[in-house]
Amino acid sequence: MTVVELKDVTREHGQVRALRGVSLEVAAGELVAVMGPSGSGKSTLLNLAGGLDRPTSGSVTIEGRDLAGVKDLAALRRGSVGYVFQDLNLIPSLTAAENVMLPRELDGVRAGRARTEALAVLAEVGAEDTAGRFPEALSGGQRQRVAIARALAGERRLLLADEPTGALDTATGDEILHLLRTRADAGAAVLLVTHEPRYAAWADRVIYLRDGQIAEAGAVRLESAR
Ligand SMILES: Nc1ncnc2c1ncn2[C@@H]1O[C@H](COP(=O)(O)OP(=O)(O)OP(=O)(O)O)[C@@H](O)[C@H]1O
Repeated sequence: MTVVELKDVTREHGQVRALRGVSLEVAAGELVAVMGPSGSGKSTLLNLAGGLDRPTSGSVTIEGRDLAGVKDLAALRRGSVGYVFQDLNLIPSLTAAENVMLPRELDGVRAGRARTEALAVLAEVGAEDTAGRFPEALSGGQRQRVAIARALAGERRLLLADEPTGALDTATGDEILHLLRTRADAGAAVLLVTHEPRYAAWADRVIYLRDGQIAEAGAVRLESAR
């Protein structure tokens, strides 16, 4: 089942064509890695796939709904899409657990249930001891885990991760990839932007962007890398 589909998508910023005629489908259970040089359009692709941005032309469909016809993109995103951003975006005045709870509460989930979910997902990512602490008191790796937990809370059927391993050491980066892989195996569609072939090796497919176009796409599954 296709979770997200981009059809002939172009995104222009003034004279800059960040994406040109990109078509891509990601199915439930699939982890797709997006690679390519700096400025090739990877973040633009991710933002469009998650409804954070709208295409200049072409269409984006999430779970069968063409985003062009969706008025409340924020509600659709909160319901279906989990993001892990490069800059994490944790709210400094909220504890780790509260950061994880926030999108769920915005979605109408009661605080008690949102907290229970948050604690469960923090445990899943190995960050249960961060629950009551504020972001500034956490290490980079812990913050990354909290951001991942926030993206995983609830039933996100589409996960978008932009360099989620950031500057993490290899062991922590591997754990993060393992979490994303596990979610894909459990039925989520996952799009992962990475510069690291090591992490792309966890994907079912890799697409390479160059100058806003898909230059090459291929299956991986380098079992030996796992
Ligand atoms: N809001 C914007 N206004 C103008 N140009 C933009 C904007 N966002 C992206 N661009 C341009 O679009 C192109 C693609 O940018 P994008 O951030 O998608 O690349 P990227 O592959 O994610 O790069 P990196 O690996 O450095 O994060 C670049 O030339 C960038 O300068």
